[in-house]
Amino acid sequence: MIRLEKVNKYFNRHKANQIHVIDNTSLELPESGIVTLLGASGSGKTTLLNAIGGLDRVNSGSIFVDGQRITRRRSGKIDTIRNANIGYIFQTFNLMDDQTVFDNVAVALRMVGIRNREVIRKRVHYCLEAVGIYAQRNKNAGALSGGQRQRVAIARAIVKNPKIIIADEPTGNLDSSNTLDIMNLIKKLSGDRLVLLVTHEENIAEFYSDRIIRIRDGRVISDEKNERKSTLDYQLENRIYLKDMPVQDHLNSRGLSVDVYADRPVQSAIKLAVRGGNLFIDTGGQFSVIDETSDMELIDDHYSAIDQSVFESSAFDYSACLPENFRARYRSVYTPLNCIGKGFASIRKFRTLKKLLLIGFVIAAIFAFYAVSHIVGILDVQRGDFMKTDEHYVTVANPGKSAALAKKAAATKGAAYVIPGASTVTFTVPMDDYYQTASLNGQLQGSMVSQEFLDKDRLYAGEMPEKSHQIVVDKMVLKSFFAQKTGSAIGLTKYRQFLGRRVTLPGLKAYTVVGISDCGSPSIFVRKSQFTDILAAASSEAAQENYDGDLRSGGDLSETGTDESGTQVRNYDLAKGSLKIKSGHKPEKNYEVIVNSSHSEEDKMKIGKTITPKMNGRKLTVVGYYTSAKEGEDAYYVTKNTVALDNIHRQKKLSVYSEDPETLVENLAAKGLTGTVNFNREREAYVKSVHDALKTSLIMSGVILLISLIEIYLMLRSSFLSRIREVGTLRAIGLKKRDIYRKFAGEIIAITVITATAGIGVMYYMMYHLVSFSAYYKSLYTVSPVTAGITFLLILVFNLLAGLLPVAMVMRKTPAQILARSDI
Ligand SMILES: Nc1ncnc2c1ncn2[C@@H]1O[C@H](COP(=O)(O)OP(=O)(O)OP(=O)(O)O)[C@@H](O)[C@H]1O
Repeated sequence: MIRLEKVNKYFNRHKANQIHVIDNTSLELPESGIVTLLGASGSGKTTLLNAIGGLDRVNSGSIFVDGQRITRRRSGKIDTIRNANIGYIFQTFNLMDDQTVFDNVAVALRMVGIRNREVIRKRVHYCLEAVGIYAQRNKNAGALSGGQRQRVAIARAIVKNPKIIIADEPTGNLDSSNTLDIMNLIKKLSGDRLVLLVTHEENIAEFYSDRIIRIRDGRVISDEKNERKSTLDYQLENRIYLKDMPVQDHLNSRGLSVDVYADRPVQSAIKLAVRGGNLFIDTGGQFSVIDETSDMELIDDHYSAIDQSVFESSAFDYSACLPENFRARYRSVYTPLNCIGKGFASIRKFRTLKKLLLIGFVIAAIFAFYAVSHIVGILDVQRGDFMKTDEHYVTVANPGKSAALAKKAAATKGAAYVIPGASTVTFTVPMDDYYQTASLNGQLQGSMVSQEFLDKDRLYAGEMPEKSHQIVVDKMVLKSFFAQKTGSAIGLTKYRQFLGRRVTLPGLKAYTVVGISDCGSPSIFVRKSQFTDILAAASSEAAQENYDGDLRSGGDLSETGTDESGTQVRNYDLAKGSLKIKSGHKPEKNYEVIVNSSHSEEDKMKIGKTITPKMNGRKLTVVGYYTSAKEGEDAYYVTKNTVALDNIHRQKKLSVYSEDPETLVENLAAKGLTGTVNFNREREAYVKSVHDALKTSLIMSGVILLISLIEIYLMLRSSFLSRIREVGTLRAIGLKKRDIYRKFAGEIIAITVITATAGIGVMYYMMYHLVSFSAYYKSLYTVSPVTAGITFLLILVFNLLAGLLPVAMVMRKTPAQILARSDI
């Protein structure tokens, strides 16, 4: 059954304190019977048992169990062999103290592949009854006495009906009564299997063993068949043999009969009182009562040595509950799925203090979510963060403010049209809905795009424009408007509320928002014929915030279409309904101007004279006088083309619209013009501008994240230190490494689910309100299910790594090494 060939094992090999603990040992052990190892303390008995039981490795030699070699094999294989063949009874029990007696025993059955609950129940109960611990089956193992715990350990070893039972001082921690009970049971078991026993009690060994192997300093010094003694002289401490007592006396007084037995003369004064049939005894403070619950027994006889009938009468018959054709084979107790459920169950069993420690994990999750949402917030550049203009625009430099260059750009293949400047305009949103808010204005800033490029499919609400003063505004523009919060004064906070709303520019008829688009650009769709007037009006507006960023230099506002006295130069078409030509003629060619007839007497304003302001860098020539229906009207009127030329003259850059901006840039280059795609440039400029802030934020968030993760690691590690013994126990009773990983992974997942969900949930709630409070925070933090998910996964992965790392470190050792370490 078991064979050892020249086995050697050393502790502290090649060191000064080297111990040759198994010294060239060869043995052959039979299929059944009790083989006992006897030897002084430290002679190497336990080490030899551990080697045979596959709990420890040897330095050389081979060990075979049931014909299979268990030396020099990987631990999984050794586990399989020992699970199928060996039941181990440890001197220190190695029970799972926080589990019930039943579960401690049942696990051995589950490990050998028995899943049927009824079969498990029946077999476990039978074994618990056999070892006399059935009544305690629902108690936690930790709550039992030493003798009871040893019985549980024996039940666990025998329940899977192993061919070999290894018992290391199974009675070492028991009183003499328990010792006999257990030994009788072991003797009974050895009838059809091998029991390899270690004991230091010679008389027990000689009474029960079939063979005795004596060991000294790791070497077998004798190995003999045991001629079993027919009797065992074994005084039981809990039995008093009355007839062997030296002092025996009998008192009889007034109907009260008292028998006295003592091992020495008695010096006690005892008072007896009887009242109403009740007996009261005063022993002067010291007495023990014997009743049905006490261990002590008074036997009205002489002591006689125990004979072999004691174990022959033992009723244990395991075959009664064995399934037919059962073959023990290792099966995982923890599957990838059930380990999580078991993990939750074990958290529920945590003590209150340990549960409180979980708050640490919640706090770590709170910080981790903060850090992740910040990192994602900065790294995730949204279009809305940087886009100032419609993504179809290409910017072409026009440092000479040349109309010819604008024409050349417009004529390039792929160019749809050209706008002087950056294409951004700012409309005023009057908020005169209420008397109280009549003086309030909002600002609607966007990139002006010709309506012909508005795709009907991109219309989010409202309708396509049909008249010249109808416009469509993109959601992105409205979002920026909402972020300014001015609209909230009149409850203007939703996209659709803009439908039908008027927006204005100085000197122009109001525009009506008829549609809202969703095209991912901050665009305002305007009829192309309106461009010239809008650009002129927008630039004449003193408060106009020009497009910022690197285009700021392109906006040259020094020469607006006004002269020193502030007189405006305007497009004649805009006012012709209210003007009458008094003399001369209306402006027809470039740079022709008409002025109010009140100036007709002034010398410098005679027809044919040139006047300032300059348009497109040229003085204007007076060609006529007008009278106006409007009082105080004093603007200069020129042709629309003159205004358009002046628009070009005021900007050092042009915006060229193209459905394919990248190709347009190439086409422009072919013509010697340098264009940059707005989208790319704006994105780069934004990324550059936030780069420095980003670096510090990233470092800070990284540190916060690291601190939370280190906190998690330390908590997991310290909680694991107290569980090394548990790992040793599980390994020793045969649980494979992968099952132990699963067990701990299940707990870690359960802890993560509970604590990370709570922590992330709390922080999500707080930050969600923070970012909806201000657009600034919104650009810094991304609070979304995605960031929550990323944080959860991050914590989960980290928890698993940090939690399983110490498990892996410990499991590199053999079960015996782990237990030895935790014993210390
Ligand atoms: N992990 C270990 N590292 C170093 N030395 C060890 C280790 N385990 C045991 N020893 C030493 O090896 C020797 C044999 O120990 P072992 O426990 O096998 O003896 P034993 O005969 O079972 O003793 P006991 O009857 O006291 O249990 C002892 O000197 C012990 O101190």
